[in-house]
Amino acid sequence: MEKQQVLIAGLGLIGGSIAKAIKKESEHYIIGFDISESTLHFALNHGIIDEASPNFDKAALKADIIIISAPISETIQLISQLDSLPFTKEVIVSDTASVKGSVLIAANDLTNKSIRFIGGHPMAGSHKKGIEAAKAHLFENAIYVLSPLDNATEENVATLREVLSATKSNFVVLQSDEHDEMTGVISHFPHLIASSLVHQARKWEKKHAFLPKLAAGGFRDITRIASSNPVMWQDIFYHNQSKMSAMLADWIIEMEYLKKLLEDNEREEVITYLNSAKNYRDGLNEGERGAIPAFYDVYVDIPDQPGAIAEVALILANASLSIKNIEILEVREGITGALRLSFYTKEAQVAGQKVLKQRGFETMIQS
Ligand SMILES: NC(=O)c1ccc[n+]([C@@H]2O[C@H](COP(=O)([O-])OP(=O)(O)OC[C@H]3O[C@@H](n4cnc5c(N)ncnc54)[C@H](O)[C@@H]3O)[C@@H](O)[C@H]2O)c1
Ligand SMILES: O=C(O)C(=O)C[C@]1(C(=O)O)C=C[C@@H](O)C=C1
Repeated sequence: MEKQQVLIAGLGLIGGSIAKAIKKESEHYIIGFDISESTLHFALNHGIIDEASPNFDKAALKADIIIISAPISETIQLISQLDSLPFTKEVIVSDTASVKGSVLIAANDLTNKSIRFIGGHPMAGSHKKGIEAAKAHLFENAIYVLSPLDNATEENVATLREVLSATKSNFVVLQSDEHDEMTGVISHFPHLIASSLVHQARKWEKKHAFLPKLAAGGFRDITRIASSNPVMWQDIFYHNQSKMSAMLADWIIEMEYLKKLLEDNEREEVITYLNSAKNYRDGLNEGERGAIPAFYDVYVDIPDQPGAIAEVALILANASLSIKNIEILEVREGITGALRLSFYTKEAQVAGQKVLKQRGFETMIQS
């Protein structure tokens, strides 16, 4: 394929990761735009982009492909801004927003005949934000949803896929409404519940000051995503408001049902309820999760390369550090994205992080 000029507008976690992947895997020329000057400098200085443009319109006019990866409301604004630009050739425009309905409505309103719009959403991410958290391997094996408008031809979709193939994700085409309903159920709504569980724990901490110390594997697993970017998530809830509201109503009915089962001591019914949830969850192919609660954890980011886990294990073994449990997190089917290593002692945890850092691994200990 011919070398494409790709503009990435919004170089945070997602835009930065896409830029890194394209840069690593292809010869395409990447122009970066971001309202944050420091982000633009970082991207240029770290070779994540080939050119930093302080002007969205000028950069857009040079591009063959524009990928907008800003927060959803800003994405909509940037899409509308494209309408008045005097393009001299066809331009493929895509985005990465977590909600597709309002983005595609904005794109559908465009009258500029040069624009071919293909909505996009890579179904992977993290609780971090900003360019410094961007990774070339973030989307490996993840689902990447594409939602082309009628003005985009099959050839346009193929061109975009070719450029995005650097992310090594698996493309699926979905209508915006089905996308927003499915991501509502599987991504947006769980986030709301995770945050509400944290609030519940905080309320009860007033009565039992020791309560947070008891937060072991279960609470930590189910609330990890509550540490994500609140501004981004508010934007997601706002743009998927009607679906979220319907899901909340449904959930309240479900909770009333559970409350009644417990109050009526329906022990068999509760087993049936838990069993059917277990069977469904076990069938999600997420790899077996360790049963041991993890108290002294180190999170390690690793690329999807054969031997990556073995390398981590070997580094620790050479430093005479025993691992109590090793768990693959943020898993897309078949990918090793992040590991949670559990150690027996605080000393081992600190030593483990140090030795892995020395060997170039990005690590984190959650406080
Ligand atoms: N974080 C995730 O897990 C995830 C996953 C998939 C998709 N998304 C979607 O991708 C988009 C970006 O999310 P992110 O996690 O990268 O956020 P982020 O906060 O890490 O990055 C957003 C970037 O956009 C820039 N920006 C803000 N307004 C802008 C504007 N008007 N013009 C140009 N740049 C602007 C910011 O300076 C920042 O660098 C969002 O729409 C989000 O819904 C997020
Ligand atoms: O891994 C995480 O932290 C995420 O929340 C990623 C996640 C998700 O729910 O799976 C969040 C929002 C995006 O739109 C896509 C992916």
